Amino acid sequence: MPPPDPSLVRLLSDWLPRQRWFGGKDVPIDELSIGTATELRTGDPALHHLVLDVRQNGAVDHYQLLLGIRRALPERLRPVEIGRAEVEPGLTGHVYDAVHDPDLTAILLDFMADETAVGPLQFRRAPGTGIRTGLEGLPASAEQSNTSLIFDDAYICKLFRRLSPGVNPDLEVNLALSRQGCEHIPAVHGWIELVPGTGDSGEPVTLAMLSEFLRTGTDGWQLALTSVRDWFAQPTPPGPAAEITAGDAGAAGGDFAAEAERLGAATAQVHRDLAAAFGVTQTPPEVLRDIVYGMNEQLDQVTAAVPELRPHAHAIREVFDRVAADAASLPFQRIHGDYHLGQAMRTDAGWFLLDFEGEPARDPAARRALGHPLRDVAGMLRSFEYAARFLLARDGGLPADTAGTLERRAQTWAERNRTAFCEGYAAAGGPDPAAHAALVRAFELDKAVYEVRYEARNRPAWLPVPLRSLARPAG
Ligand SMILES: Nc1ncnc2c1ncn2[C@@H]1O[C@H](COP(=O)(O)OP(=O)(O)O)[C@@H](O)[C@H]1O
Ligand SMILES: O=P(O)(O)O[C@H]1O[C@H](CO)[C@@H](O[C@H]2O[C@H](CO)[C@@H](O)[C@H](O)[C@H]2O)[C@H](O)[C@H]1O
Repeated sequence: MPPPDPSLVRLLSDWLPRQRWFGGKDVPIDELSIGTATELRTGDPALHHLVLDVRQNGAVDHYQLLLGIRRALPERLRPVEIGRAEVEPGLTGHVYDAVHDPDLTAILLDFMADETAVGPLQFRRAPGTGIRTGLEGLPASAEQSNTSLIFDDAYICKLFRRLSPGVNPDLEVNLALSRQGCEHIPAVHGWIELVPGTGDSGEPVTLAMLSEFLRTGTDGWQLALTSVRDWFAQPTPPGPAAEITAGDAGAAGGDFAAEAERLGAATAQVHRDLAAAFGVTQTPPEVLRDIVYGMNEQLDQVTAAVPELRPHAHAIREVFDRVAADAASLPFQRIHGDYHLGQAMRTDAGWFLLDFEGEPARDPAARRALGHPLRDVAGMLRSFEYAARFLLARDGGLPADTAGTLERRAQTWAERNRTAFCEGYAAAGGPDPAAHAALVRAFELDKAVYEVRYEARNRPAWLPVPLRSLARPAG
């Protein structure tokens, strides 16, 4: 690619903060430059891969972009135009976000199938797999922190937008689990990496991962919400109790407990495979004390930022401190790290787990850090609370005449599914959550504090969901 036209850099500086996946929206961009530019296709349309170096608050983040260039832009690509720039001396063209152009995204599959290398970009095919080519790839409609291209319901290619050094944990974990023969992850077919130049230290940086598309899959959050809606819509039975109970739930339409139990079992099997792939370390008690120290630190930060948390802070700290006082040696291993119902898909072949990147806001070392598997269990338990309560908390709550009944129903639904998940997890060989109740409770509260900050920043209308759970810190 010729030296970047300054007008292109200006266009990108204006366009980038408007992208859903751009992580630094709340801070002004001090400087944007093009770190690497690789021409993947010449001609019209042309395809360039760019890594943008974005300086904000003294730190530089790297984002990747597929840039399409056309002399004339078809109507269908107008909405994704970035602008007009001089792409070659004397030649001005339309530049646009090429993930929306199937003529160009098809090239990614071709190159992975052939294991092509172009400049610093290396396209890889996973050992022992084939890749079908000639498929149309368009972005999934889901709002996500990355961009996923779906190729004719055969593959899904996740482009990691913000790049971190080395192999991305999602690829690292999926490849390792595949080698263990894990049945609960989609097959990996290929990936794209950026090989650092001679003189640059470090491993190749993962740019994208190509996986089997789970065409019969529905995400766990949607399934759970459907069940909650059915549960809320049950008629009140006659009789002295005048309320449905957990005992009636098996007969209720859309009961989720059997699915929750199977999800628990799948989670334990994935934990077992993660332990086999990456090993288990018996940590001394100080490690748990350090973790509790981190929980208290997060609690201080979130309490300072979100005043609604203040009335609950003392009781939460007591739960954390009890765990620190009883700290014991524990087995730590690689875990999912950001586990909730939206990270699991139910298919005809059972539950599949997705997105092993860890919490996106954390640094790469923290995302790879070993943890206790019950932290993932606690994440999913929080998710059952969320599914049960989110319909109640929406739109400022419910009319007083139905609020009490639905509150009780929400609680029954959450209890039933949390218990089923834990039973499925323990029966499939995971550490029994019931035998580690204090630790699970502390992990849950820590996650709920994190959620308070997440909701205050991103979805203030949802803030009552985690706050309600924190009103009962002992569980
Ligand atoms: N292999 C797959 N098959 C079908 N859909 C998938 C697959 N992987 C991801 N998805 C869909 O894409 C969504 C986002 O995927 P995820 O890996 O969590 O991306 P992100 O890290 O950007 O949040 C998932 O919630 C799911 O709906
Ligand atoms: O974007 P990620 O999936 O990595 O995770 C972030 O966003 C999640 C919401 O999309 C958020 O999860 C919280 O809301 C879920 C319902 O939307 C609920 O099932 C989870 O239990 C709850 O934590 C997650 O915390 C955040 O990191």
